[in-house]
Amino acid sequence: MALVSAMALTGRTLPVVHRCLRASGAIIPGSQLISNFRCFSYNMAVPDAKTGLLFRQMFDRDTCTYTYLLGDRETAEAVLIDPVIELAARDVALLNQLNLSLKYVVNTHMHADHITGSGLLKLLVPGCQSMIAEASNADADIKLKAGDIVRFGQQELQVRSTPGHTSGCVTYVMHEHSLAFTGDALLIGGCGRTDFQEGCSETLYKSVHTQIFTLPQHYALYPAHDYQGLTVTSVEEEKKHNPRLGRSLKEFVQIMEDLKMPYPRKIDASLPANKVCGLYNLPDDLAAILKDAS
Ligand SMILES: N[C@@H](CCC(=O)N[C@@H](CSS)C(=O)NCC(=O)O)C(=O)O
Repeated sequence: MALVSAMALTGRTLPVVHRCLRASGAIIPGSQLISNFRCFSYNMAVPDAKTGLLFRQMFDRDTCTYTYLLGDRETAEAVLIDPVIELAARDVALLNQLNLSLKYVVNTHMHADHITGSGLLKLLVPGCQSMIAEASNADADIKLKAGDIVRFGQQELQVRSTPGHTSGCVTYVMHEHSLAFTGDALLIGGCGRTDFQEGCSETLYKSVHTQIFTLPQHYALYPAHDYQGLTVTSVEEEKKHNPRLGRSLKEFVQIMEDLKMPYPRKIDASLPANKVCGLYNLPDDLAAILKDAS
C-alpha cells in the first residue's frame, strides 16, 4: 500500500491523477489510500542514502513492466525510466511525495507490450522532456546516441547501444552506483525476444556480450520486465547462469528460434502509439485522461 499525500499534488494535476488511478484499477477513497491492485514500489537495498541517489523500482502487474524512478538527493532532479501510461498518475504521486522534480522521461526502447507514459507525463509535469534512442525511429524531445550522458543533478546515465530485441534498444549505466538498466536486451535469466520489430538474435547476443557482460561482475542489472517475480540480477549471475546468453552464439540463435511465443496482447495499440510518445489512438479511458491533462 502507498499513502499518497494529496497536499503534495498540485491543484492542476490532482483531478487528472485521480482519473488515471481509477483507470489503472487503483481505489481512491477520500483518505487517498491507493490499493496495491496493479502496482507497488519499495526501497531497494542499494544504493543507499550516502550515494546521493534516490532509487525506486515500480511494477506494472498487467504487463510485468518495471519503471524506475531515480532522483538526485542534492538537487531533487529526477528521471523516470520506462513509465507505463496507465500508471503515470502513480509516478507523479511518488515524485510529489518525494519532493522530486521530473527532468527527463527516459525510454530503453520502443515497447511492443504497453504504451509508454512519456507523453502523458509531459502533460502532467510541464517542462520535463522525453528521451529515446535515435535508432528507435520514435518521437521524443531528445534522441540519444551511444556514448551520450543523461545528467540529472549530480547523477549520470551512460547510454550504451544494445540492439537485437529492437534496433533502438539501449542500456543505461550508472557507473557511480555500479548498476545498469538493461531494458529488454537482458532479462533476469533471459532476454528480449527477437521475432518482431527489427529483432535479430545474432545482434542481441553481440550487444549483451560486448556492452553488458563487459561491465564489472558486481554491477547490478535491472531489466524492463520480469515474469517470475524477480527484481534484480548482476553481471556475474547472468554470465554464469543465463540459460540463453550463457551459451554459444549458435545455440543462442537456435534457442531464440524455438521460443515461438505468442505476440504481446497489446502490440497493435502499443507500436503506433509508442512512435509518438504514447499519444495516439488511445482507448476511451486513456483518451479521457489525456483530454483532462491538456
Ligand atoms: N505475455 C506478454 C508479452 C511477453 C513478451 O513477449 N515479453 C517480451 C518483452 S515485452 S515485448 C519478451 O521479449 N519476452 C521474452 C521472454 O523470454 O519472456 C504480453 O502479452 O504482454
